[in-house]
Amino acid sequence: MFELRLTCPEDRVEPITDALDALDALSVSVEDADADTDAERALFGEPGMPPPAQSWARSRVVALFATQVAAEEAARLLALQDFFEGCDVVAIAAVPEQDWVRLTQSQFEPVPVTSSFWIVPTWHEVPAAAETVIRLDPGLAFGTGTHPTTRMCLRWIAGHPPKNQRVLDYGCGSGILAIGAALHGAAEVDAVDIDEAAVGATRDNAAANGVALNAIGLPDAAKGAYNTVLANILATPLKVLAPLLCAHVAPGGALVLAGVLERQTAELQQAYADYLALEVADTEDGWVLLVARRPA
Ligand SMILES: C[S@@+](CC[C@H](N)C(=O)[O-])C[C@H]1O[C@@H](n2cnc3c(N)ncnc32)[C@H](O)[C@@H]1O
Repeated sequence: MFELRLTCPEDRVEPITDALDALDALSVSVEDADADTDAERALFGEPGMPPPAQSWARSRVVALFATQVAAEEAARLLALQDFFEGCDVVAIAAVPEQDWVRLTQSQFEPVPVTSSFWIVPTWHEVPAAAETVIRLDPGLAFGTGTHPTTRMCLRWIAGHPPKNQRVLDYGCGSGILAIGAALHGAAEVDAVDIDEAAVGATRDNAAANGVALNAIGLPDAAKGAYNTVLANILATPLKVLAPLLCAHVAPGGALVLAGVLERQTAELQQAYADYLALEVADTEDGWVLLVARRPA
């Protein structure tokens, strides 16, 4: 692989990247040419600030080509264009071979939920302290245990093992909560999501963990009353789903909600007030876990 590196002013970034795409670059990325200097400029749109620009005053464009000839030809053709004015070719260089799989894997370590309940990537050895283990790889669907909302739900499951219960994981993502509930003794676990990719990932992850889930599917696969209903989504959909989720909670059962920021607690409590009284059961990194129990 060969990299063609260019610098160009902000107003040239779009025609340059379009042209590189048209010249069959395998990938094109844009970086701040002034990164790590006093001239570095953040592009994130902060609340109350103007929307972020698409590129930097001085942008570095890096295009990847399969061969040196292709990279050189692209540089030559670009240099002939009017819109190349103000741009410079910095280098054409071979990209060192990397073991990308190993590099990616090295970023994901086992995650402890409690001292004995761990989420462990399949390529990683199980830590000695781990008695209950979910084997899970980062994949297409959300939920690999690296997010505080997932960890809080799993911590709740570990602290309130759903032994012999019927459990619903609503918005299952990777299926991590459903698998966690099954590993903690649930008798029957249903996992549903609006995203087909999540449904597929849940099916695969349950099988990989040797866990038999009951129904795995789109939201209408959730049927009847459950002793525990888990939903780690986000505040806005959770508000809309209030009547539906509460209707699935059996007498004496628990509703466990995550994906809610601390400052959204009151609005969620208000949205659920007609059905169930939500209380803050846990907090982590500005997120809250809200739990309500239906009277028996
Ligand atoms: C934040 S992820 C949580 C995944 C996993 N349960 C966890 O705790 O890590 C939210 C999931 O909810 C799903 N979702 C969002 N809105 C939904 C809805 N209205 N009904 C069902 N699932 C929904 C998304 O597709 C996504 O997979």
